[in-house]
Amino acid sequence: MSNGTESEGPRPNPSHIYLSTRGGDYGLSFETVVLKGLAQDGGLFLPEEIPAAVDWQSWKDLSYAELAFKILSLYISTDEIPADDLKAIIDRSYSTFRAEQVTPLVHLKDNLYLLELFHGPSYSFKDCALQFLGNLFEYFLVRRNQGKEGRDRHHLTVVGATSGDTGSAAIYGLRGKKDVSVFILHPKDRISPIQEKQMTTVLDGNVHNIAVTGTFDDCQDIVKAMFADPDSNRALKLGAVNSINFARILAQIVYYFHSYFALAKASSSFKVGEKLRAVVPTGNFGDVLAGYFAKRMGLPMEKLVIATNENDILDRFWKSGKYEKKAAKGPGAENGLDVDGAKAHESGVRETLSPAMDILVSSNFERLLWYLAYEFASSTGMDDEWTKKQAAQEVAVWLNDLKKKGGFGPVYQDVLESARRTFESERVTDEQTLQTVKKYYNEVGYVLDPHTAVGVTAAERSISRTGKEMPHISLSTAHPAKFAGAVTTALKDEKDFSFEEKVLPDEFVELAKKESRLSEVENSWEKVREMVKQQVEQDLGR
Ligand SMILES: Cc1ncc(COP(=O)(O)O)c(C=O)c1O
Ligand SMILES: N[C@@H](CCOP(=O)(O)O)C(=O)O
Repeated sequence: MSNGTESEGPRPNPSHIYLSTRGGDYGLSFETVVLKGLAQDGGLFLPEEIPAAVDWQSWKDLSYAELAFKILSLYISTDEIPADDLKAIIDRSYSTFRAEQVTPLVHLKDNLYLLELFHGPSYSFKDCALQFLGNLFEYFLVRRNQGKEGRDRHHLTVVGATSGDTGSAAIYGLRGKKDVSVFILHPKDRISPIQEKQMTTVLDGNVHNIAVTGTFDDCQDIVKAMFADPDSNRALKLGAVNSINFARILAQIVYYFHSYFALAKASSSFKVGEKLRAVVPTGNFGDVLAGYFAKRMGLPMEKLVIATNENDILDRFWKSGKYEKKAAKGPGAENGLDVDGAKAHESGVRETLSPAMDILVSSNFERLLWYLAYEFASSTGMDDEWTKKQAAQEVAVWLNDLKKKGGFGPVYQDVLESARRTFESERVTDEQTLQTVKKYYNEVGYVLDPHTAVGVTAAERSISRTGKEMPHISLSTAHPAKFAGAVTTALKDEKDFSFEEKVLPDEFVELAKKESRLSEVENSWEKVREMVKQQVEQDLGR
């Protein structure tokens, strides 16, 4: 393949080089992929081949950082990052976590376990990847800028969209870093008060928060429009912190392996080599996609269960094979309410009690579509080069239909069946979320955050299908203190419950007293671009 190929000479390891899902790039280096974030053709980057974790069973006693090194080394050539440097980046990234195990596994009941991913600086699962990505950016920039001064230095302009959690994790990963300006767009008044405080009280000169009058999808569209604009890219050297950046997915693969081994240690009935199910509260499809990579690498996962809230585009895909932004309208729709009475934004996004998952279009789904299209095309028996091009063409058509017609599908039956072989999906309402928070508080004394409760509800349904013998690991994606409103609504009638005493970390109490800085802008990518350009000029002059 020639298009955009960087390498010359003998073909490198195909797991160390990257392509775009829409066919515009092949053979890119890991550094290019990390610094560019999104491909020029609008596609997402993927390794040309998913590596097999051949000796994964021998990793069972490794620490989190050692395991991360084993896994990341399979995707990054030592020509790009020498082993000692990669180890140092990893050690730095996980030394900021409050838990010794980094992502501890907690037994909830029977064969149901919770993977706590919220022990990093910003109290959500995003820290597991964004501490690493922040250090990775720094590593590449120091190397690129050696001996350079002033405007000759590569100054990275990170522009990210958040529904509340990516923003604070990215800011904590990048605050004060040299040669980086960070702009985080969030939907105005649609994130929790703590999430807003976490982001806006970071007053480092290189950090800029922008509230957009719109939804998370609008923020994500603005980010993608800026990446697609060659002038912005050239002038600003844009960088991505959202899970469109493949480094995010890569770092998230690690905890699937880590929790698998933790389960083998915690449960006398589960042995390394046996199968389990992972259940993942899902919005942008990044976290569950990391699970898909772990499975493809060889980790024995029987199924991955996607848990959506009432923003259920993914659940509808798994049920019907159609990927459509708008669900069928119901009787309440004309009053500003949606089919079953929930509040719907005019764009079709519902406001739910798990707001970080109030996402209509899941960007990483495109990556799975590429694999599904690749598998379908490979049944023709043609060579790998043709098959990859065919997959990219199919993805481009689907994504074009999504943009122009608001959806695509039904996809071919073989494609849907292939998706169903690996994944199951569940849709969880707000009412069910509240019931689950209440139930686990009463039965086992554990306070779930609403996103985690969406996952646990889906896990219970999955267990009712598989039977209790199948171990389930349900991912806990945020600390409950980030979502005081939902947790308090669920537990307000419980006699011994006090949010302040049982949930709230001291750190969050302090946040409320701190000074904030925030700009506002209307939903227009050109306006955001102008704001970013002006601010970067100021950052560069500092
Ligand atoms: C707390 C929480 N849970 C779940 C999700 C969904 O994860 P993903 O977007 O990777 O599907 C998000 C955000 O995306 C989140 O912030
Ligand atoms: N829930 C996320 C939305 C952005 O997702 P990302 O994983 O693509 O960064 C958030 O909290 O911001």
